[in-house]
Amino acid sequence: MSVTTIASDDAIDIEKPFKVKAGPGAGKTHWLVAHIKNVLTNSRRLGSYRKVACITYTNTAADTIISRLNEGADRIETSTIHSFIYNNIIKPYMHFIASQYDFNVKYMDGHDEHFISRKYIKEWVDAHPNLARLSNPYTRNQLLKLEGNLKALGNWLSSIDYKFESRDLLISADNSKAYDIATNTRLGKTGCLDKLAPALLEYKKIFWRKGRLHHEDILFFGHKLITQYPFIVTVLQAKFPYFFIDEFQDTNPVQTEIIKLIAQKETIVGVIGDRAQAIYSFQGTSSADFDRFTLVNQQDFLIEDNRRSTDKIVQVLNHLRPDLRQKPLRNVPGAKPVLYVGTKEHAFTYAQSICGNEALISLSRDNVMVNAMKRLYNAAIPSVNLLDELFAKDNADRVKVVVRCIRAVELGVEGRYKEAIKEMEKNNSGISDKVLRRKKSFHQLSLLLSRYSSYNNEPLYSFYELVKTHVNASIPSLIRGTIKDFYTNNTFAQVGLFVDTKNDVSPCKTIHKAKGDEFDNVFVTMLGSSDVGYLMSPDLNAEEQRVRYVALSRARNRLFISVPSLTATQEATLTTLFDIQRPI
Ligand SMILES: Nc1ncnc2c1ncn2[C@@H]1O[C@H](COP(=O)(O)OP(=O)(O)OP(=O)(O)O)[C@@H](O)[C@H]1O
Repeated sequence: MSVTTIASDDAIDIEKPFKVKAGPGAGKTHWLVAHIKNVLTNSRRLGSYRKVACITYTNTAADTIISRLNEGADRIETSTIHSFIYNNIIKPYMHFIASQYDFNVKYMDGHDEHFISRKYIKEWVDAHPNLARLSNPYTRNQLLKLEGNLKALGNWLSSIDYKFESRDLLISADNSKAYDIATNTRLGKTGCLDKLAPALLEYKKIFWRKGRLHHEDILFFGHKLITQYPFIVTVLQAKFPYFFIDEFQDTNPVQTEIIKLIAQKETIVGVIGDRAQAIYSFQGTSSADFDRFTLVNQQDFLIEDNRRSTDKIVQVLNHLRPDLRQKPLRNVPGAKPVLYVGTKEHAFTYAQSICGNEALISLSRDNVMVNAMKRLYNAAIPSVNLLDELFAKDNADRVKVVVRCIRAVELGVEGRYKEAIKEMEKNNSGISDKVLRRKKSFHQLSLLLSRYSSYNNEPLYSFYELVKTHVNASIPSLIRGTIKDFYTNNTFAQVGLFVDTKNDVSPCKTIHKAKGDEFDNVFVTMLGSSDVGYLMSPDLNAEEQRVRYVALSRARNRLFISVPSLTATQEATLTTLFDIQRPI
């Protein structure tokens, strides 16, 4: 198959399906926006009502594309795949299959994350077809009354997902998640999980009877609808003569199946991505899927440029990636990236001293490291993740309501009112009238925000009292014990530091959250000796290496990597690419 090399300004034939491969900072998003403008100007197939669909990985990416389009934004539908399927497949057609799945269409209103509810777990276990087969140490009472078992069961149920097998979607839960960290309880496979697994769909139906959809249900129902009712695909093809997908390397097999159906006729499908930046294999994505994806008459393109990083940073990226030699188009030599050998604390102080007043963004592999890094920026931040501790210790029904209120307040304080009200609405999901629910949520949020100064630096208990009085009187009372101590010993502000709304603006992010973004100065902690191994013997077939590659490729001007140690041989090899520093 021939691949044509293009620049991020080059136009292509708008009436042929395409796949654009390009490395980090190549200008893929820039190219896509230009291509959409080209379609809007030159297409003869759009007419007055038809639109261009553009699928992005996050809502922020969708907003970026809209803002860069200037004109014609009303002619394109830019959204995540979940929102696209919800708006174009589920909302209009869910009633076709609703009774098959006990789904109450009347109460359907968007999609949400999966929150554990003890009430629903009990309801499910009590109606379970294998209830009579449950035996010691996993009898009904042992499962529902022993705290560790119940939490482990809840964790298992919140891992429910759908897997593609023999062209059908099957429901399953991840057995490794049937664990409660606080009590070190793990549920047995044969004695418990294998008996419960056959009725996972029944658990989902408890939510579906209330019209509630979780994010993962969107792909499930989307797929069911278009395979049972092929005319839906015809309608989509008629509505969207062009269908483009950015960051296609992280598209999971269900989405690919849906996209292939749409591409069968009429609609021109185009995908853009980079196999070396596929970092979501836990969602069923495989980096090889991007290479394998082909459509009839597909044109293949490659962009070799890197418009983001300095020459010295691109040199490191090229070393990590023998399959693609990027050309640094900025033509800024820049300083050699720093490889700091020592503790992350020393490395960070060094990086800050070089960056002076410029922002330095820290990218970490996991949330534990994000929190450790937050403490380097601000020593007042508690050393343990208080939100995790609260979830582990507290009653599930209470913590759910309190944390939603904390998150809604934090969003409100950041001025993100729409998201704040949406968060608050989750606490009022029992109100089926949407207008009433929104109104009530708005009033509750306004009240909590108006009293912010009265609880922000006070024990979380003050906030809990407000929530119990004004949001939900039925949450269990806090009387005594370790959980009461938690609420009195930690302030609202301390716990609020750990809610994930702050990820967007915080200088400490996980690498996964930073995907698609770019920053002038980047600090990456690599703690294990295997991390240095990644630099020495790159192999981007390994997902962990790809994750590090994504991190390093976010940097525009300066890059700092902290490693605990380096052997003389490693140093001799890496010194050509890096400025190796140690504590003086
Ligand atoms: N044709 C262009 N002219 C000027 N600047 C450009 C051009 N194309 C891209 N850029 C700039 O280069 C940088 C990288 O572009 P972009 O974010 O689109 O890359 P990407 O390929 O999507 O990167 P990644 O895969 O790493 O997320 C951005 O700062 C963008 O504004």
